[in-house]
Amino acid sequence: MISLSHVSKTFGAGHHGSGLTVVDDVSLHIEQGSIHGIIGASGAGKSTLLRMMNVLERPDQGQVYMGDRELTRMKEGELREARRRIGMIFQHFNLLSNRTVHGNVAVPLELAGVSREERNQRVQEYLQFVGLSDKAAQYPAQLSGGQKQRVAIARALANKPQVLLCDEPTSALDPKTTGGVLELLEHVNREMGITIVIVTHEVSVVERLCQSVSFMDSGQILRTVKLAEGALPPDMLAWYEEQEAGDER
Ligand SMILES: Nc1ncnc2c1ncn2[C@@H]1O[C@H](COP(=O)(O)OP(=O)(O)OP(=O)(O)O)[C@@H](O)[C@H]1O
Repeated sequence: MISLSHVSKTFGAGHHGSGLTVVDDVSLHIEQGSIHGIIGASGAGKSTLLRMMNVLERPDQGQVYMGDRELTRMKEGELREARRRIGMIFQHFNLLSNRTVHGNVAVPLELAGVSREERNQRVQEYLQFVGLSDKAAQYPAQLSGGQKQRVAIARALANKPQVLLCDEPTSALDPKTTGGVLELLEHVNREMGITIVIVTHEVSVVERLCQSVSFMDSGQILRTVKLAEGALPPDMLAWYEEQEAGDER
């Protein structure tokens, strides 16, 4: 569904030095219909890699494909169109505080030029899907963290994407709320057939949700594994726990 071919990204390169290489020659293929995790310590380059998948971050080198279409070759207009097929959610939800729940979910539909009538119908449909039909007239400040993330999910689904990119979607939530949001993401995958890529630093999120996972360190993917029984391979789990301990030191 999404393929990265030898992508790299360096920040701050220029006259003054060689810069910081945050993603270093990564190739990765995400299978259609799967839920794929990317796990690694803070600063490993996970978010940057995720943002390359919809070319929100343009790689300095390498190619990004969605199916057989190369996103990195597209002009702005074509890319904008292609990005409608790729939804995204974030750790801090990124809702518009001055718009109601309904208004937030409607934003991508307005940008896509969808008629008011169809917009209203789709907003209602997706709010129902995420279980927030009764909150349509409320503002984000009136919602809990879990509810805000549900609104963000409804907004990301409104344009009927084929892929949903999730950047630490549960890191700002307590464990109980996290469970509900992960369950919702599972429904998105199962019922709508949407491919999900999820960046996280939480082993439990990967084990609960993902069919495959890539371990990332210093801009590179160390290994990508399938999770037959949900559990991470013991050697990679031990490696990751060591990384995390390093983060806390
Ligand atoms: N736009 C940017 N300009 C300069 N440096 C950046 C930019 N975006 C990210 N970085 C740097 O790149 C490195 C990797 O960042 P990234 O957010 O991709 O890592 P991460 O694995 O997602 O980490 P975290 O879990 O802490 O978010 C960090 O050192 C960060 O400061």
